[in-house]
Amino acid sequence: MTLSIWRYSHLTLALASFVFVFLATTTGIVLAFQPISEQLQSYKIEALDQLDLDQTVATFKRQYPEVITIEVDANQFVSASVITKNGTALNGYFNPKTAAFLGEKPEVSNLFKFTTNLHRSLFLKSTGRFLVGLGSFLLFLIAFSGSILIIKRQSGIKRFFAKIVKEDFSQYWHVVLGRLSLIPIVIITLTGVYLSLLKFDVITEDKPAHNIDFSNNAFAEKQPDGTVFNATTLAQVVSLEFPFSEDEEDYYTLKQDSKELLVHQYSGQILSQVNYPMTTFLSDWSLVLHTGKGSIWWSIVLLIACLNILFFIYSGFKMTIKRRQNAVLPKNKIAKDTAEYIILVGSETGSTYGLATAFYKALLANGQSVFITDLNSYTTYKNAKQLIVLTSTYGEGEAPINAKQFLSVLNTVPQKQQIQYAVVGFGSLNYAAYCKYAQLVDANLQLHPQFQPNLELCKIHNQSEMDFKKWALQWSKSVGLDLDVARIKVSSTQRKQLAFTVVSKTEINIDNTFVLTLKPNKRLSFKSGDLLSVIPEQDGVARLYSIGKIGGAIVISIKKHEFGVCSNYFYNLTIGDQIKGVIKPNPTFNLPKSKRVKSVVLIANGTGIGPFLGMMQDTNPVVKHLFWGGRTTQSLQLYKTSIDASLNSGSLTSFNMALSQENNTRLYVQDVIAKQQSIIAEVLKNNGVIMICGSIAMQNQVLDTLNQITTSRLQQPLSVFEHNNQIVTDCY
Ligand SMILES: Cc1cc2nc3c(=O)[nH]c(=O)nc-3n(C[C@H](O)[C@H](O)[C@H](O)COP(=O)(O)O)c2cc1C
Repeated sequence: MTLSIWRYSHLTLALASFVFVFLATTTGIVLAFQPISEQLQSYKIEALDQLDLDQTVATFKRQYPEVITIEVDANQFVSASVITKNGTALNGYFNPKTAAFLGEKPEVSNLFKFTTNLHRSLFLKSTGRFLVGLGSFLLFLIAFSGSILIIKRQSGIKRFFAKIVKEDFSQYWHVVLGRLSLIPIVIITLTGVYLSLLKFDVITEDKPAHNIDFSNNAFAEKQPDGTVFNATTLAQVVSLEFPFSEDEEDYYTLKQDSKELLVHQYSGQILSQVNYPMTTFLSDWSLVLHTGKGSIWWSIVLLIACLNILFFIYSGFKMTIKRRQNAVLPKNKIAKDTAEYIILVGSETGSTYGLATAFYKALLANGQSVFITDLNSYTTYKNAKQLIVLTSTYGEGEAPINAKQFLSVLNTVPQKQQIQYAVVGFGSLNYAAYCKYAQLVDANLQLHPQFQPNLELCKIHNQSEMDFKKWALQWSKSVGLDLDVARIKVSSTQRKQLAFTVVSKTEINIDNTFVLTLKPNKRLSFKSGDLLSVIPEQDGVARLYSIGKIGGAIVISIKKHEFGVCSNYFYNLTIGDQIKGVIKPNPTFNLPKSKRVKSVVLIANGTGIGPFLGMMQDTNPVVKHLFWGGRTTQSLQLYKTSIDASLNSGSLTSFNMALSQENNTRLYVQDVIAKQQSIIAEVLKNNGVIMICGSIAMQNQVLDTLNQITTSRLQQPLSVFEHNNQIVTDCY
């Protein structure tokens, strides 16, 4: 529950303050350029800390008959107001070493004036100032609730900066940039609030009054050395007001960061000193930190933080809209005690609701009595015959928010009749505890006397609609239904189907495998490792194939299964036939683009070599080592020409093969990898990447072998390289 309260608060605050935050941020972006543009002017005086105030005063007095003020601003520009020998007033920037006039203070541009007014008060005077202050406070609360969400998501404050799994662009960058700009945003918001409180006199700067006693004659004695001006450098000066007249009772007023001194104009003695209250110090710093005045670097940090806030607004709302689209389960048409089919859903952010709803509707369309609810609402179902649990996993293998109570009530709620069940886990292979909660639910149902499984637990990566449809097909057969799985659709943003022409198809080999080459009818940008999604008319279920790219054509290695709908569809194509499909980018399984990656190891078994057929011929200059496992020498024939050509041209550096049904020696790909430990260790040590494509069984064996190699050769478990994204897989 806690997570959703924080998420709800984060969202509510964002919605409530959207207009103010948006205006304050966009104007903040413009205003960040003001200190930058000021700093780029050439009035900056270096080494102010080496210039005595005493000397500066003397230099100015020599040059000008009357000096009114000298000021030093945050940009280290020295300005003064003087009367020249010919009686004209001169105001502007000066060189304190020579008292030479450098130039007039430039007018603040109208753009900055306008933007400052909008930023401070939205042109609504005090009301606007109040609203902006409130907006600033709300933004602070958004940053705070966002930090709590990150802590919860990362399972603890210690893991605040730990790696984030990238599942979704908006979500990933919202968290990554949120962490990086947290401190600047907290500073901007708190200083903004402070400045507003000052404006409304909630915080006051009560400076103590000076108290001078002129009856003390000692002041009149001249003491040119050892005075406060001697001991003060220009770097410590904010402003110096000169005495109004030569009258002995007129004095200098010297303002510094933390105090104000009245100094006798002849003796140089301190007549009075008042230290500023803490509030003055905080006000000065709030202004500097909020505006970036005087520091190009801080101004750039503020600028980046403002740009990030704009991105948070965009990505936050994008995530919300996506969640809202699937946020609710459909209203039940049939009472829980009447329904034969009960669907229980576990979901944290609503993604699973999409497929669950589609499944519910497909069952209704099939004429079945169905009841759908969340796992926490589990209760008795008098007429239930089938229970279907569809649940995601969160945290580190934990239950999603609406399923947290399910396991504790499962054994306390009595079901009168026997019920068959099936569990589908929704998760991500990027997490170590892949679909762990679904596993736990399945294990508990297995132990429950009232429930009998009718299918094994099915795990679904990344809400794959295709895998869910496959499961739905299997499940409907197991319960004797003829479900129209083509109805199970959630993706609202279906990519446009494109046409491809079959340009070649090899003979089928002894493993029932063949290679199909398709040419896109229109120019198309894609890479080896991307996926081709094809929907055969026969069952309307999309299949995904990992593809290689050779000279602009798509190469797919396909195993023909006796009853495989799609593999037979492909097998029955002839040259010149047109097919429709969608290319889905799969950036995590393309050849790495980073210049840091100098070498890759490509590991496949069987038809998993498909994407590598393109990669090994790719002109990308990385060193490529290919390991492939097949059954017999004849299995290799399909790919031999490509492999030999790549080895000859040098685009493939080495090739190692394992044959499992040749010469009575059962050699698998992990066995040849174990013999070539140095290649693996060398590649991983030098930031290289290992890419694995093929069966899940092969992947598991290979990962074990790789773990042994990294542990013995690099003294690190494989998980270290997995976290560095040096191990990428596309297995099925
Ligand atoms: C913070 C976080 C933690 C996650 N932890 C796991 C996990 O431990 N195991 C897993 O298989 N998936 C994990 N996932 C992936 C989700 O289960 C997956 O995205 C799922 O599709 C979400 O469905 P839902 O929106 O219906 O909850 C996690 C996702 C996030 C954002």
